[in-house]
Amino acid sequence: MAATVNPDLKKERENSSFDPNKITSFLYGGPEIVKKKRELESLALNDPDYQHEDLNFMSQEQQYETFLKKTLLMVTKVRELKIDVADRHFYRSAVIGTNPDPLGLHVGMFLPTLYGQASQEQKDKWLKMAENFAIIGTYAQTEMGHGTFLRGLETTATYDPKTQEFILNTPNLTASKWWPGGLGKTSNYCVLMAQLYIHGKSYGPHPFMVQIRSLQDHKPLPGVTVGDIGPKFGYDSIDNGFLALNNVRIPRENMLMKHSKVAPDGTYVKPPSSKLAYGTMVFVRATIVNDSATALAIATTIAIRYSCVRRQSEMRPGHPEPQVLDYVTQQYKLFPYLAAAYAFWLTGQTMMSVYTTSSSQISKGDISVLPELHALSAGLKALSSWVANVGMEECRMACGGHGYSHASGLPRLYANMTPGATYEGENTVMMLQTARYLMKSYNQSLQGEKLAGSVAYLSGVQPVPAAGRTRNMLDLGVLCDAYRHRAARLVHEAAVQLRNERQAGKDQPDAWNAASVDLVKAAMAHSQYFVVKNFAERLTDSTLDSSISDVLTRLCQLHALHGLVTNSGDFLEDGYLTGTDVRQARRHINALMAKLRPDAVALVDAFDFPDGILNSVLGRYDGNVYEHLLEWAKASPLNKTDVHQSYHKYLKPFLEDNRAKL
Ligand SMILES: CCCCCCC/C=C/C(=O)SCCNC(=O)CCNC(=O)[C@H](O)C(C)(C)COP(=O)(O)OP(=O)(O)OC[C@H]1O[C@@H](n2cnc3c(N)ncnc32)[C@H](O)[C@@H]1OP(=O)(O)O
Ligand SMILES: Cc1cc2nc3c(=O)[nH]c(=O)nc-3n(C[C@H](O)[C@H](O)[C@H](O)COP(=O)(O)OP(=O)(O)OC[C@H]3O[C@@H](n4cnc5c(N)ncnc54)[C@H](O)[C@@H]3O)c2cc1C
Repeated sequence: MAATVNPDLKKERENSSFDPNKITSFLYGGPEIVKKKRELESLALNDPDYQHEDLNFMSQEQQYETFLKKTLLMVTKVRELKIDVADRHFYRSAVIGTNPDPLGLHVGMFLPTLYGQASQEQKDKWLKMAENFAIIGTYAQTEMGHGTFLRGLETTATYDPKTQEFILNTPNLTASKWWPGGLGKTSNYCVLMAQLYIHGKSYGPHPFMVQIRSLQDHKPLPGVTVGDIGPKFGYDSIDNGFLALNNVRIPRENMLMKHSKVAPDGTYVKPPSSKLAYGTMVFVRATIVNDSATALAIATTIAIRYSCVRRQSEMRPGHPEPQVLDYVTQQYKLFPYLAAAYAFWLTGQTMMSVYTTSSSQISKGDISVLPELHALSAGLKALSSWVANVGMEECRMACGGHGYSHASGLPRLYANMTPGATYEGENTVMMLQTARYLMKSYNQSLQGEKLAGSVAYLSGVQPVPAAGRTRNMLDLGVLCDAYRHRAARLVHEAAVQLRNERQAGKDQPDAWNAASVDLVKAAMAHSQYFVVKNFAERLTDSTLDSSISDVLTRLCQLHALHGLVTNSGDFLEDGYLTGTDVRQARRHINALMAKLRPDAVALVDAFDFPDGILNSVLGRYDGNVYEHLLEWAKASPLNKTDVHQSYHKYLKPFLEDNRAKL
């Protein structure tokens, strides 16, 4: 095995224009945090207790078992090592990589739901147990028949004032809970979303704390049917489950009552907004923007490093084969996603800070920020996870044949990250939620109201194109203006279409459906404007080292220009940009890619993923791809013996029979 770094990668690192550590610091929030991150990662990655066979060589059952063992051990070690709550994610991602784990929903949704939906009394009762993993819970909302349409959930929680209990039922097959992570085999509790009924009246979906398995022998409690939903496209290290309930009784106190309440006599106390019950989803949507950035950062790290090691074809007859990253078409496949990884990384940080500020306002009783928070998180979740999906697959294909092997790490990355486009709100549905808010805001602006927050720009909607003039298409101000104009125009166009459909005689739901392609387009444009503007604003940070602000500016320009060229019709349609502008933009993209080429490896190194998290033979830091490809293949179960036992069972008699017939 080669101990040195591949010479091509070594040269790339020597030739870069900046020190990647400076960008790492910028991305993670300072050198101290990076130091902590590296310490924790190294602790986890070098811990022999976490080592196991490659997941790609395991069955679904083995993957679940391995991950259960590993995550339980992790919980114990985090406690022993006294790792700060704020730093735990560094340790955790080194232990599990990008694989989901059976406690993921406990930490990611069950606990946040208790924090956000339980009254103080309920927190006192359950939080200590949940935080210390004395009980394990999940978030059980989606049903076999309904995921998107929450108001259509069929699970019922019927209040019985005589016993002061709720009676829980999944009244038919399609009402069975289906998908919740960790529900199948791991959890003994769940937060159950069910339709609240009191005295025969429905009050809509509410969260309930429900014990589903015995704390003694882990068997399902009476009236509970629970199990795993079987192998999936990915996510095999976690037990997504089903759950059916038949007249299961829980005490009145088990309805999570921070926002709405049911008194012993059945009196219902309304929450300030019924949507407060959806709070955990909004939180997770905000985190999906970060996940999408991570997915793209990992995928581009693998593909860009490999593209420097991989040499193929002859650019000039008789000359050495070039690194495939020198093909401009290869750069055009990868660099826009590298830029997108940076763009979403920074957007994710902003989204989390908007989330934190808004939640603190909400907890003080100011729910006016809820619609903006919902619309922004829904749109950014959808945009980022869609781009990540396409980007991960582009990176895989850019690795040629080896990209198709699990050795590349890309198929597993894709399978584990692609559901971000579906869970926590299917992306089209989320974009339509953003569009709803845009339509409302736009109409308010037409009535002279001043808008605030991410939609403030709609107040100045100018359907009339700006006068034609020559623009510097590299100027970030010009680019932000163009994105703003496009978003405002598409919001206006969608509103006009909606109005026209109404005027043509359609009722509101039909008009909405008829205009929905344009509505999604408007929401997409709004979200893209937010991302571009946010990237540009982060570059105005006066503390940014000039050696890195140059290269980050190029990435920002590339991100904005690539989106502009890809969607050029939107910018050209009303004459806001001219053909000359778009031609100029295309030329700038080529020039930017040439400038970014020497820094490409340093830019992915700056994401600072250790090999243990990348989990990719192609993306290794040392670039020693080929020897490790062979080593990896040799570890495959099929290679445990030179002659596989199936030879004796099937192949031998088959061949012998055929030979005998000659
Ligand atoms: C790190 C953790 C681990 C990660 C792994 C994650 C594993 C995955 C877990 C899950 O997937 S959990 C299940 C997630 N499920 C969903 O996300 C369901 C998606 N559906 C919905 O959110 C809603 O039903 C909907 C589609 C948004 C609502 O549609 P509808 O319009 O029918 O809703 P109403 O309920 O009537 O809404 C009326 C009104 O309220 C607004 N609104 C809706 N949701 C919210 C919200 N969360 N916050 C604030 N406001 C909300 C909606 O836009 C309407 O507004 P108006 O237009 O009337 O003003
Ligand atoms: C890996 C994974 C993990 C999950 N984990 C959990 C979990 O822990 N807990 C949990 O409760 N759930 C979980 N889910 C479920 C998930 O939240 C839902 O699958 C998701 O919300 C989408 O809902 P759906 O399946 O009903 O899709 P559907 O709504 O059936 O979507 C099907 C199609 O219909 C379209 N569509 C639906 N409604 C509309 C509309 N109004 N307008 C236009 N188009 C529409 C969609 O765009 C989509 O193209 C998980 C799912 C996956 C894949």
